Amino acid sequence: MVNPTVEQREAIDTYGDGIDLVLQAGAGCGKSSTLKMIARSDSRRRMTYVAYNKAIAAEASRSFPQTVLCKTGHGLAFDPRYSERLFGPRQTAHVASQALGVKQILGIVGATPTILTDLGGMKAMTGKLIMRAALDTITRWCYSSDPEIRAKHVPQYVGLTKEQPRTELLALVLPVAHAAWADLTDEKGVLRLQHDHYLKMWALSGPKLATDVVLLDEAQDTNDVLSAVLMDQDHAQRIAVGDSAQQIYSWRGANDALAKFVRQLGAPELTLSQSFRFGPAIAAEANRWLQIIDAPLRLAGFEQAESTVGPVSDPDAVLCRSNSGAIGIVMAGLAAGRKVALVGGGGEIKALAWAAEALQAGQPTDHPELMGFPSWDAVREYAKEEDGSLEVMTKLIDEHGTERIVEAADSLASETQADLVVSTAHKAKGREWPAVRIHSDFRAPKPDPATGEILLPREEGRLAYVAVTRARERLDADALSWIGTITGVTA
Ligand SMILES: Nc1ncnc2c1ncn2[C@@H]1O[C@H](COP(=O)(O)OP(=O)(O)OP(=O)(O)O)[C@@H](O)[C@H]1O
Repeated sequence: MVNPTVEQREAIDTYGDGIDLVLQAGAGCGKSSTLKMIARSDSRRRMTYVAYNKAIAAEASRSFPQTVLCKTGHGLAFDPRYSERLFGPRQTAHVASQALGVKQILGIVGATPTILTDLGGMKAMTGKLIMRAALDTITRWCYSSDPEIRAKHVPQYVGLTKEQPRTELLALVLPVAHAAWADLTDEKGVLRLQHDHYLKMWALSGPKLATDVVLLDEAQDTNDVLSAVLMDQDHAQRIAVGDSAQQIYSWRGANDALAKFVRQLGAPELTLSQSFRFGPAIAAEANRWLQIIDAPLRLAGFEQAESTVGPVSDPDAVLCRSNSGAIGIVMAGLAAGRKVALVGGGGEIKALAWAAEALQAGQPTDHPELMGFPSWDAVREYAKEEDGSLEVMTKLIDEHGTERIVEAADSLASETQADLVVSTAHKAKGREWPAVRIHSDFRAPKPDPATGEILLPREEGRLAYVAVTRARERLDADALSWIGTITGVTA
């Protein structure tokens, strides 16, 4: 057992005061160790540690004292009576649409409804597409703390965002989403249950946890549905732990619960800034990003650890900004005869390739990134004009063909066997490797044509901070050398 630093001591003492608390812990700053020190300092009270994934909850169960129940939010909400419907056969959107009776719900007889898309071209809204959009709507609502499904929960699909297509989309999707939720909450329902569904049902029931202390980990990216339940435990001491500068999932509806604990519970904020993961050189690189995004935190590198920042030709991990960037590195690695692992597996790559294949064959796709496009040509055109990451993907698909991309996804190695791990920066959350290279798809923002300013969206800055702090010994951050050109940040 290590001796606590001054900051860790202060966190343990403040816990002892019995007040709600926020612990801002920089990358590699011994967050888990500190939580364990807190748990060991008090064997009388029951604690509930809420982890952001199952693997972390399982590891915490092994290493925390017995007084601590370690679960994910889903683990807290789970009830065995959901098992059969959760683990039953998978249901495609097409099958779900038929099981629920989408056409009957909407009173569609005969021709499939169409929507004139933002890009021109009619998009046929088949039962399958409406069902997919309704299920996506339910998922987004399930992430929120809102009591009812409303228009704002219907995703903004590229190609269907202008007023007219959006209104038409809502008229098709909202009634189906309401019917689908009624089905999901009915024990005799026909739709397959997802984990987010029972979490929402649990939250709507206003649960009270049988615990004296709640410890919420990785609180910077917590869905409102969970943070609202935890903040509601006013019989317990509530502690949120995380790093606001590592918030990278707001695009998926997550919010910074650390800020909420401060704002809504009046919790004082303490900081852990001594990193034990890397030495001063990597800490300095991290601090450049913390400065750009105006984070109050600065990291101190671990003096005993050697770390270098510079070119790395043999990285253990390459971290990419986009899925397409990751596919590119995977294809290049496989072509060079290397054993490549992709964090999160090849499922997403295959889904994108299949969606592209459908569009190329003139069929509709329910893939959320491509659903609003009437054709593959429309995707290409949009990618060229609007979206750099989609452009990399369309180029890869046009160059290699969908079949080779699916083949590549099927020939991925496991991380333990691989000699190269590829990950998006998002999926690298909470991970670390000895030598890390940042991929060149982290692009510099373009200068504003009117003012010449080069503004970085703050979440992009946070993502870069997450990426550079995954390295323990060697970091190649050459792809981010544009940091010096940034003149400001946007929200
Ligand atoms: N006070 C300390 N003195 C020396 N080493 C420490 C101290 N606190 C934590 N460490 C070490 O730092 C390393 C990282 O700690 P820990 O596993 O608790 O951090 P973490 O929670 O995984 O990191 P992060 O802050 O990125 O989430 C561990 O090897 C741990 O032993």
